[in-house]
Amino acid sequence: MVLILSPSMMCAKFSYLSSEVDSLNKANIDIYHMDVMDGRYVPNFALGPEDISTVRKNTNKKLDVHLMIENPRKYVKFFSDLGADIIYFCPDAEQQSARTIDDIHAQGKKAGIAVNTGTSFETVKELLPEVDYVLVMTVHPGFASQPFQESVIPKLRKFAEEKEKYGYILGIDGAVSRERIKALHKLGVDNFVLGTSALFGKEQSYKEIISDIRKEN
Ligand SMILES: O=C(CO)[C@H](O)[C@H](O)COP(=O)(O)O
Repeated sequence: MVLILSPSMMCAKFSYLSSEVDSLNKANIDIYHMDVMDGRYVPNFALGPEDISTVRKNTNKKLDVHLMIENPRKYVKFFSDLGADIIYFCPDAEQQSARTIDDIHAQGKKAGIAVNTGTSFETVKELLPEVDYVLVMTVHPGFASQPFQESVIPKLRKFAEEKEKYGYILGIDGAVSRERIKALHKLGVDNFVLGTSALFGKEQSYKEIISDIRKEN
């Protein structure tokens, strides 16, 4: 089964962003995960256009933007022009979710939905035939280093069961440790967003960690 490893760049060292990207390129990661927070939809601010451009300039790998912002549809072209390959938005932040997916596809990009801890499988089910990626939040969105929300596991199982039927790539984001990757990859999760729990701020190098995770799975 496919294993996609996506570093959460809000956890990288910002004074050295280009060299962080260089190390992560060499560590053979798959997708750069860029959290965009507006201080309204979530109570925090994170990654802006300059950060996204810096990462884009320093890699040919895929880059996603995870829009934790109000009215995401308004900004599809903006983030598309910055070089995002995949655009995730939160359906509960947008009244026009189906149109937002169409807009993302019209830009030639892959569309993803981020399913927050308080959003049920049933609420977003109708969007599943249209999306390329589903990202289930395993922490409340907004901050790194929070506790894993075990209560999302039954919902995650439902997304895993429907994955083949609709053809989306299933990911999780938040408190993703190496132990959880092992358990949840077996459950059907393809894409793991790696923040402080598995990748950043560790003694081992990025290259060693990524290589170990691939061996362990
Ligand atoms: O989306 C996020 C927060 O909303 C971060 O990507 C994620 O939490 C980072 O990982 P960790 O929890 O392991 O620090």
